[in-house]
Amino acid sequence: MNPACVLTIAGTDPSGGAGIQADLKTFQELKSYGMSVVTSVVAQNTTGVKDVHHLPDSFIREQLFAVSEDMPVHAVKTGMIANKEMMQVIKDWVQTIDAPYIMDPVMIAQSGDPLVEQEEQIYLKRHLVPESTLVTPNIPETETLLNRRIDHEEDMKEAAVEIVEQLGAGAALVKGGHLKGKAVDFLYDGYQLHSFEEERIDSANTHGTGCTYSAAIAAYMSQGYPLTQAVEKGKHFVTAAIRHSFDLGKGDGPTNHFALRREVFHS
Ligand SMILES: Nc1ncnc2c1ncn2[C@@H]1O[C@H](COP(=O)(O)OP(=O)(O)O)[C@@H](O)[C@H]1O
Ligand SMILES: Cc1ncc(COP(=O)(O)OP(=O)(O)O)c(N)n1
Repeated sequence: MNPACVLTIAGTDPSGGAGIQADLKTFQELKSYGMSVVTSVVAQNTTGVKDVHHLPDSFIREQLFAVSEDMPVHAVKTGMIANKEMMQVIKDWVQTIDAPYIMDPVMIAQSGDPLVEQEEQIYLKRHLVPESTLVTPNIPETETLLNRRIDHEEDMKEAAVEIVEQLGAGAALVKGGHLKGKAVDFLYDGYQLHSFEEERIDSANTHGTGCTYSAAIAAYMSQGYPLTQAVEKGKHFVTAAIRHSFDLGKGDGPTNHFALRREVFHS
């Protein structure tokens, strides 16, 4: 039997913790067939971003159609999309496919380095967010999307509703990793608010958590899981990946994509 096929459209992380590398590891681990379109080649590691090389938008278009004219796409996720030209190409392509679109609105790396300039962030909000089945902002990204501060859980809930009702996303998952206390995320699916809560793990090794989480949701959706269940299972996957994260590199280390396997084997 053929596997479920899932595509990531994102930038690279040669140190393997975030970006396309994290997405593909997640897809593989969750047993979906992973495919990738590179938007930007990023010289980065656990300490930060050194340099970036953006691919021309015409070449991103070529990669997208090379995949979709030949392969099934059962779900797609996007990560780093650095400029308007790329965003337009991706928007046009997304409109040609019939599959859930999970958008991680990547703006800033954990190191604080910007991955998408401010003017382009506004374009993303106006043109790509309305195409998404689900958008997965962290707290700073939610603040940028809504142009106001998000300080506590009530703000997160309101924000999730607003991202759907005012910005036009199909659903919004506002992630609470950047707040204090429990690690709580809120999903608004257009009808209901759902919360997903886990203990906060005392670890600085959280490089690539957002990429891994959205990739896991995309993998589960490619296999036909409904949105809420895909988020619940994705949260379980990312929490295990943080709990068993690796103390690698001189900065904030990467998460462990084998973790769920390990928890299953050791339980
Ligand atoms: N220290 C932590 N312990 C447990 N879960 C965490 C921790 N940090 C982040 N998370 C969870 O990891 C996921 C990614 O969150 P977040 O850090 O907000 O996004 P991003 O990686 O995009 O900045 C969320 O489910 C969040 O609740
Ligand atoms: C190429 C690339 N894409 C995205 C990120 C940001 O990753 P994210 O999962 O949000 O994790 P943090 O780096 O914020 O922990 C990246 N660094 N590089």
